[in-house]
Amino acid sequence: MARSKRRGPKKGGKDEPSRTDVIEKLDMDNERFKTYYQAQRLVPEEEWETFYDALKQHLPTTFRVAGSRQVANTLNQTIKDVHVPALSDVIFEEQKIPPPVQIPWYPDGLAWQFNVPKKVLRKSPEFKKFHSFLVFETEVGNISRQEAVSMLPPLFLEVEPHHRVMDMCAAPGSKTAQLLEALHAQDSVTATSIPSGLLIANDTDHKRTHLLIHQTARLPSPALMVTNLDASIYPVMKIDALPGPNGERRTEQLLFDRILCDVPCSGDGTLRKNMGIWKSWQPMDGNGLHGLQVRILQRAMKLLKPDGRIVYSTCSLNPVENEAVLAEALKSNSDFHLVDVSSKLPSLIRRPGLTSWRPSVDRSVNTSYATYEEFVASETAKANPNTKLTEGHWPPKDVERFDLHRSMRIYPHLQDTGGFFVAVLERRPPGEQSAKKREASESEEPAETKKPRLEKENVAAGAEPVAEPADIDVDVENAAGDASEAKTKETPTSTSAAVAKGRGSKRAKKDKETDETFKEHPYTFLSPDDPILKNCIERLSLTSDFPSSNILVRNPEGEAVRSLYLANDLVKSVVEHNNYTRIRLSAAGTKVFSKQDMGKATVGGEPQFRVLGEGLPVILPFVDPGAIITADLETLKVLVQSYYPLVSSFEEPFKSVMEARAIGSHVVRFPPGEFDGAVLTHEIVLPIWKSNVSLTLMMDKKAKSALSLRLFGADITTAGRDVAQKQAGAESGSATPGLPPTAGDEEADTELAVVQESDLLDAMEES
Ligand SMILES: C[S@@+](CC[C@H](N)C(=O)[O-])C[C@H]1O[C@@H](n2cnc3c(N)ncnc32)[C@H](O)[C@@H]1O
Repeated sequence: MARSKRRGPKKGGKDEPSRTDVIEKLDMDNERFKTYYQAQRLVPEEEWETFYDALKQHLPTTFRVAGSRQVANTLNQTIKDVHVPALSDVIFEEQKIPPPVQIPWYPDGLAWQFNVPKKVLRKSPEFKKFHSFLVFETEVGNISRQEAVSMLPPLFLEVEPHHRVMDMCAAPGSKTAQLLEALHAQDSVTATSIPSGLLIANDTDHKRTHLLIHQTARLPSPALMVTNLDASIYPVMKIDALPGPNGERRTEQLLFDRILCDVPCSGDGTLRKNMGIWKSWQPMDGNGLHGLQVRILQRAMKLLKPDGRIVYSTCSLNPVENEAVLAEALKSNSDFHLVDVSSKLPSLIRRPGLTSWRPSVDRSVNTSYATYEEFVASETAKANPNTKLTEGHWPPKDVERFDLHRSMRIYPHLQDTGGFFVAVLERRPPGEQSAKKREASESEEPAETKKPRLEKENVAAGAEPVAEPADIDVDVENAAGDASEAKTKETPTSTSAAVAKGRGSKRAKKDKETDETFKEHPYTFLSPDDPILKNCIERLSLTSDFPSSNILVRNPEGEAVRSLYLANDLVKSVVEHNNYTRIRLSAAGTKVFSKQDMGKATVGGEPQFRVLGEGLPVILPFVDPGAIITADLETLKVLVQSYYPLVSSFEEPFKSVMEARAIGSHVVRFPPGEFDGAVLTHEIVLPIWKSNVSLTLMMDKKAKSALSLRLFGADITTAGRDVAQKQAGAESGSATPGLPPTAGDEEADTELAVVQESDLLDAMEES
């Protein structure tokens, strides 16, 4: 993560010529950066200027067509067939503006880039329209605005739907979204699958964890959990194991098939975007983060299955945060190796990882030493020795052993991207492990010949603060055990024997189990006989294979008060066997039903729950096909256009079908078709709510606007018309009289989604 916030120049007035460019260019220089990286020989000498110059260029806007494969391919086709042709002949201020192009290495052409000034996005009608399309589709999760290089780590992780996946430093969640998509590779256009695997997205920053939850809500998944822990001491979690010989319930440690370590870093690979780094860059940031980065990677190694895979990545160019971290972690786990992935994504231009580097021991890059021993020798004589660097900051003597060249460096001048680092690590297959371990321990220096560390490594001034809970100690490390750790026979939620080992007191045991600083509510499973749950199942005609024992609620009483969530079996197992405060569980499963405010209308006095727009794809495979109403595109247009159209205002046969239906939640499918120039190319299925006399399309306002743009070429929703009216009023300088409300709109929600142009532009900025 780039720690420097975007400190770009202040924007000038509306049509002011960009004086800011002058300031930007002058600011884009840093002697320390040059001295340090030239010494590292990042690129051949003759390439330095090209590399350095590329860092000063505006970064193209890149985005990825997200969502399940089928949905993404359909939307991608629209970009290719509709938007690109419309943008192919744009002339702005006498200059030809190039249309978006596909990023060559991204699979299935689902990632795009374009490089046009904001002015063009604001003023060219063609780009303005494209921009609105992007913003609305981003809002509903169909498009992810993400830096091209940041899309790489999940591609190298190769996640499949049955995998148990951990994203150790996940917020704000752009890579988590990609991992989720891979887990959901079997989703169809209308229905979400329930993968047998699991994704735990974790971040130590509580606020950012909630940003992550918000982001992932766009890709509802019963296989997702979010935790808020320090990844370097991530605790052991327990899940159900196969029953014992006498049928007794047993648990085992949850180990992962895939782990992403997209660790906190100094972020100088993002210089093209985060221009504040030009001024602040100094090598001690990277030096200070090295220790945490190593600990996170080592922790991932402990949590990985024997045949699992880890991807380690940073947006930093600094070898101390990259190759040095890999070497240190590989040294301590000799059954791991770096994987040669040179044949994957052949169109991606990359450079091999470095095998030599020279850390700087001061912020001005005045002093560096070729070896740690030289550094120690020079420091021990001093009254105040520098204690900030460890042996691991330097290349190991037997550097060849680690195949560091197999890691990948992505530089800005190679393919007009940001700078990035990615490495793929795997455990050696079990048969190979013992031989390699022997080999490694033979080549390791005997303990007594090792030079002592000067002192416990510190985090350098200015580096990311590392919160270490009081209980970080070897117990946690032991608790992870080996990947081959035996199954333990335990009762649900009992303390892990390994964690408690050596602590002795009940108090210590309790401390390990409960984190009283964690204030969020627990998740509790509802009984399949819960009357509210049964009511939801009956009213929506859910089939008997609906996983009714996997429905969670989130409140201290464990009652169906407001929302019901669906989890898959693995998520259920984790929730059941682990204390939710110890694992700081911030989210589990996906919300599928929500209580509907009925106003004055009631149905037998019972609270009514409705299926949510985002929950419907998860529920749909279980809805009895006979209960699904079919309607055409004309009906959909009426539902999109107004908030509460009267049932009587629809055409037959839909009108009679709806009149015969009970008040409550219903599911409507719209097969492909055409109406009034609009074309629906693939089936969509949406939830509606029937009140006494009117219907409501139960979709978020922004999702409705995105659907409207996609189908009807304009935002015809009440909110969209309102915005258009306001804009027209602003342009003519007078208040424009409002359009007459569509039937039923008198009751419309007053809190309209007013999307201003500036919002559109800002919403495109990556979080
Ligand atoms: C590079 S960013 C992650 C970006 C994210 N993977 C994405 O693609 O959106 C690094 C993240 O690590 C988190 N972090 C920092 N220290 C951590 C720790 N000890 N454990 C877990 N997360 C940590 C930060 O809060 C930050 O969100």
